[in-house]
Amino acid sequence: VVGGEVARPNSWRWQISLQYLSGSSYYHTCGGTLIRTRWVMTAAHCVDTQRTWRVVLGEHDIYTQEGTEQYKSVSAVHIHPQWNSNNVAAGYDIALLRLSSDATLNSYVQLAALPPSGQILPNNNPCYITGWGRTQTGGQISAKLKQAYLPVVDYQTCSSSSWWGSTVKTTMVCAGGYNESGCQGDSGGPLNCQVNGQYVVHGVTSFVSSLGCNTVRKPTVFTRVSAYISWISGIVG
Ligand SMILES: C[C@H](NC(=O)[C@H](CCCC[NH3+])NC(=O)C(F)(F)F)C(=O)Nc1ccc(C(F)(F)F)cc1
Repeated sequence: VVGGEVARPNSWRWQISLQYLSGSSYYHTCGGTLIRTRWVMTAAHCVDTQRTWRVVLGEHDIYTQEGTEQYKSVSAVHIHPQWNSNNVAAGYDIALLRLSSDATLNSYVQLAALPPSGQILPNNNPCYITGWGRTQTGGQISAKLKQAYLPVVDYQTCSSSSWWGSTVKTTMVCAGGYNESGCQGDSGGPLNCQVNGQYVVHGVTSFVSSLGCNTVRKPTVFTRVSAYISWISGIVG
């Protein structure tokens, strides 16, 4: 996350860290959202390589044990059947991870609320991106979970020629601040939007400009969760 601030610990209790095994250590690679006690939603581009994954729940500082963490291995990876790793602009950048055992819900770990199928948020709807991704273009990932205020940029604006043009589809959500954005390592994490006073996860962090994370008129682009509710329900029940 470029801009914004370090989140109050465990204030985004459905946020997870997706980590892969390399040698004898696990490394953060993407974010994700706990949607059932046994299911995590993330981006397809995070898991389209064969790796040994683990999901960390109740995480704040990825480099220290704070006693609130739950570590889960992943028993199955369900990537959207229409995902094409050579074409993030086509969309379908969504995947579901089945955990090897149920998460324990507590004051550090909770389930996210998902939107009703088809719901489209208005321009400027308040949202926050959260993640451990780079804090500057080309910079380091963040040790502590960060958040940044990223209001919705509606499709009409986001798909206009000086913005993302036809790269952005109606199955995506754009959200951007002036200097705030997602960045590498935030992929797969939630876009947390306020709807009737409740936080609802409306986006899965998908892409930013290859010119830089907080490029002007290239807001962060998210998979629109409300476009995939039937696919999600078909898998998680
Ligand atoms: C460096 C930048 N990385 C990204 O945007 C990666 C996803 C990359 C998926 C494709 N391998 N996502 C992120 O960094 C995220 F944290 F913001 F989600 C990037 O490649 N952006 C990008 C690539 C292609 C296209 C386009 F669709 F236009 F071809 C748009 C943006």
